[in-house]
Amino acid sequence: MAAIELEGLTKEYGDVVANDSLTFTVETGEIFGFLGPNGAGKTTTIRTLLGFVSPTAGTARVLGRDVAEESALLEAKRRIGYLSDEPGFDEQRTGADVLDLHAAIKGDSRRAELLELFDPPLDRRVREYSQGNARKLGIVTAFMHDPDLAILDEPTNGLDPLMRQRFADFLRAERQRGATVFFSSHNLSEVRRLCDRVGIIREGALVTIEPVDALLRRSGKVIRIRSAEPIPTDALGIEGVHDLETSVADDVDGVDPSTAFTECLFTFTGDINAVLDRLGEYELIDLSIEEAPLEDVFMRFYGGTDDV
Ligand SMILES: Nc1ncnc2c1ncn2[C@@H]1O[C@H](COP(=O)(O)OP(=O)(O)OP(=O)(O)O)[C@@H](O)[C@H]1O
Repeated sequence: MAAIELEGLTKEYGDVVANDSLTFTVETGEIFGFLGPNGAGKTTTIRTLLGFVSPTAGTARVLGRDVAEESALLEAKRRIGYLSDEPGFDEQRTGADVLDLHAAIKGDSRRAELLELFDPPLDRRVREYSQGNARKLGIVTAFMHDPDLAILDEPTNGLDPLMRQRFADFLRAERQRGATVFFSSHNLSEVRRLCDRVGIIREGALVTIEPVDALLRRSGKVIRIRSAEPIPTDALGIEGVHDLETSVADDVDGVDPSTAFTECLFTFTGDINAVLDRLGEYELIDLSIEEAPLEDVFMRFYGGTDDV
């Protein structure tokens, strides 16, 4: 059974289409990253999955239960851990009070284990908490009842690098024991390290869903070349060359930079042999081939071009 199923999920706020006919599935046991720029509609989807927002059209199911059916959703929520982007804890209460309150509703079999990993100052009032400590308290409340499915809205916001690492290790261990994690994020390196699959949303609509590996493969390589002799720019008229930048080194005379280069940089999505064949006849000083930064990939999706 899929952990989350969306079918044509749509939410309109007046003229704003926050979610535009979203259809996708999150499989049991995977870590699924839900990405998109500010205002793309991530929180709206997440809040719909928890029953806080009613869809304008379409359906959503969590752990097999339709979110529109109140009692069924309530039952499913016992097995769901939720971390909101704005936890909204009672500021007058201490961290310990907050945990007791959550424990009374859904249980706390893993409280001690989680407090060893994430250690918010429990005897202080929440209003004195830093953003990072509030996040840590939120993580403990989200996982202490041992959920099968975790739905997390930008869970690492405010966490320092050590805590981010610890949280990433924790999520991997959760996956290992069969739990499903659905989380929204802006943090691309985190997504690369953690997720099995990624869904990208822009202006309410799904742009792509695919395994992280496939996304990186499709995004191509960044190639840099330095040559000992001028290379005609036409030589790089090869399918799959994008964003070509060329220049002529200062110590090379008599070369027209509009038709030739001695240094170049481009993103390449074609067959690498075609580049090597074409450049084989020139004397190169240096050649580097690197994975395209995930940031560039997302900029293309976010930026609205289809050139991916
Ligand atoms: N209660 C609401 N009333 C009116 N418009 C809303 C409401 N909630 C969200 N929106 C609008 O819906 C769109 C999607 O917002 P949402 O918060 O889901 O995006 P997001 O991807 O979570 O953004 P961020 O990354 O900034 O948190 C935005 O244009 C937002 O202004």
